Amino acid sequence: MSAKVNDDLLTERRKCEFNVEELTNYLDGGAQATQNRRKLEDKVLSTKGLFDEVPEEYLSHKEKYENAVRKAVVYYKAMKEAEDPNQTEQERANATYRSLLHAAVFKDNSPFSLHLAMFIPAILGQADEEQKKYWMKRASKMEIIGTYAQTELGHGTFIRGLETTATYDPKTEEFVLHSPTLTAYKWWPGSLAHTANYCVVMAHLYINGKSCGIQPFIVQFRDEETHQPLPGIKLGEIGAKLGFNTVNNGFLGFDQHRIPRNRMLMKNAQVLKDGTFKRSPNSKLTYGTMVYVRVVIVNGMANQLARAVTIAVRYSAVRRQSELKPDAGEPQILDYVTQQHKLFIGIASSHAFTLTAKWLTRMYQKVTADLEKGNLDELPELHAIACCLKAVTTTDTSVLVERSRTSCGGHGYMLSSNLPQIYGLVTAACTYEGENTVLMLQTARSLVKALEQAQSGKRLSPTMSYLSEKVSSRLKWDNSIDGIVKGFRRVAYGKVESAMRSMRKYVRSGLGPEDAWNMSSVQLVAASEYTSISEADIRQLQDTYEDLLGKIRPNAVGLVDAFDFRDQILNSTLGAYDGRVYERLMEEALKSPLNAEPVNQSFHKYLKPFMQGKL
Ligand SMILES: CCCCCCCCCCCCCCCCCCCCC/C=C/C(=O)SCCNC(=O)CCNC(=O)[C@H](O)C(C)(C)COP(=O)(O)OP(=O)(O)OC[C@H]1O[C@@H](n2cnc3c(N)ncnc32)[C@H](O)[C@@H]1OP(=O)(O)O
Ligand SMILES: Cc1cc2nc3c(=O)[nH]c(=O)nc-3n(C[C@H](O)[C@H](O)[C@H](O)COP(=O)(O)OP(=O)(O)OC[C@H]3O[C@@H](n4cnc5c(N)ncnc54)[C@H](O)[C@@H]3O)c2cc1C
Repeated sequence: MSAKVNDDLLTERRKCEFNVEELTNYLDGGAQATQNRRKLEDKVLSTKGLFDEVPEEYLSHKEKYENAVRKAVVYYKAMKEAEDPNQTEQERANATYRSLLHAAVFKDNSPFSLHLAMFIPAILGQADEEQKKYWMKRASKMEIIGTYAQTELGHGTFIRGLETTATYDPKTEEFVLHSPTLTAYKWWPGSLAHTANYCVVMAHLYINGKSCGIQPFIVQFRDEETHQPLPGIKLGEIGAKLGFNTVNNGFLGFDQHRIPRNRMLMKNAQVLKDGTFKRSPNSKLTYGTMVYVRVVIVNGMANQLARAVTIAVRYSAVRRQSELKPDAGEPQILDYVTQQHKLFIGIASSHAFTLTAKWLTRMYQKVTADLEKGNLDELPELHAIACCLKAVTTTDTSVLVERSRTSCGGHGYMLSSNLPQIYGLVTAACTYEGENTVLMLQTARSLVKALEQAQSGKRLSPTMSYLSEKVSSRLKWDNSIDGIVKGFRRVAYGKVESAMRSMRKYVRSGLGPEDAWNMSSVQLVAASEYTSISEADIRQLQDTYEDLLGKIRPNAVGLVDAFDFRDQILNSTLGAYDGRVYERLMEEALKSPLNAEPVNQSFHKYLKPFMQGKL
């Protein structure tokens, strides 16, 4: 018999003014997609051995990792077995696009995530046809487990500064990989420490003493039978982190490690047997895997934010606290407008990021198809947009997930709420795949170039077209959606123009272009990430906004129910569908090993002698 649903949640669900299932179907891409997703989740989550007897918070660092590997094997097999052979690739992608299935199994991410998220995409994007055929067969069947090893102890952002060398030896037709310094050690790659046995290494290629830039190499670093590190390879784990503690991030050093010539991934640039180097049509094609993951991250943020606001909104409907009016009893905290302000932006932002992710994915697919035909025209714009959207969605999601946590008071600080772990997952994305400030400056670089082109009368791409709108500075906007968008475009234009004016002022004062850029970089980041609007309109918009909060209030629980996260995926004492928050908090507390006995051994060993003055 299922547990009784909290009365307040029942009331909330009765109050909802729209059809929740319809919104779920819309988010999934149709009723069939919802059915497929639910069927997949039912199948996988009914697999034995997927869940923890002891909450992993109570395991040691080493036990957490070993337990995660155990679950990763079970999970991967269950996902493979659950695949519906009659489904198209697209239907399969839709079924997983919105599903956070892995989150039901891994609170702190999987030791296999880099294999799926970067090693396979790197092969698909960087290997030539023959290499792709061979390595995809092995990687997709999990005969090998890989990662993506680019960042080094001394360099993460500045790829051209990477120190790992790959020196071509034409006599043996091999590359010699070497880490000349400690700072050249690969440092951070997920799964690298003890899980993976192959990786795509980004290294500085030298032929006959000449630099040929950063190139991708597929490198085996552990024996496939014994899993022992190969000769010339130094390996280890980088230690405990804020989150991602079951991802097994590691370090790897090369000592004159030799690999055959065909291990350089040669889709874009090639090295012939005699050492002839055939340059890539664009050296930045080597950075293609990162562009792909930045696109994936935008959708990932939408889903993680939806998960956090689901937990916080349901909890806010159940939690009653304080007094809004004398003698009226304690209200649901969701009735406080400040609580609505904290949470409803998160609901809206998740939907906005989902729609943005769909748009960006379509743009990525189009540009990638063009690249296959040798058309690189739209690659710079894709790079600029992917940088901006990855940076903005990860920054906003981190802020909104943290706000969801703090809106739940002390219980939001409990690991059993799962909000701290979700924060740990999303805030990492502000750093990985390109640190956000650096990416915003990449976008700013494109905006400044576009404004210069607009000022010289050139046509701009659709996403940059606002820089060529001759809009009067006295633009009056109303509070219609169109008016607000016009306002934002006007201010965004002003931000770019102001940053550019600032740079020109520094150059006129005698600074070089690089110093002028650096001095203007705060404005440049602002031009890429946000816009603000003038005082007079704030008041009007504020009234509209507060009115909107009231309209959303009766539908808040319905809106988060529509994300359709089952309890195992929320993995939260505060966010379960039935709202039995207090019972669940107590159930989880009793799982603490400290509750196994009323008096802990430290009393007899330390406390008692201490309190009796004997220590
Ligand atoms: C599948 C299961 C997964 C489960 C995961 C669950 C986790 C839950 C988390 C929440 C959900 C998220 C879901 C996502 C899933 C993925 C998980 C991944 C886990 C983490 C993995 C992390 C991996 C990494 O971090 S890999 C390393 C990333 N590193 C970087 O990004 C480095 C950043 N630096 C750079 O990109 C470059 O150094 C740059 C661009 C800053 C400068 O490059 P440069 O060579 O020095 O160029 P420059 O001289 O400045 O000239 C710029 C010039 O070049 C053009 N350009 C630059 N880059 C590109 C590009 N990529 N493409 C095209 N063009 C490019 C630029 O436009 C300029 O052109 P011009 O102005 O014309 O000169
Ligand atoms: C959880 C996690 C997982 C990761 N997984 C992987 C992985 O699997 N594979 C991999 O290769 N890497 C991985 N990374 C590494 C990640 O890609 C790097 O941390 C990231 O690229 C930032 O580089 P960095 O750490 O060297 O920071 P730095 O580049 O040293 O940045 C430090 C500070 O300097 C500033 N800065 C740097 N350059 C500039 C500039 N040009 N202009 C203005 N400011 C600048 C930055 O804004 C930042 O504030 C992971 C990182 C994390 C946190």
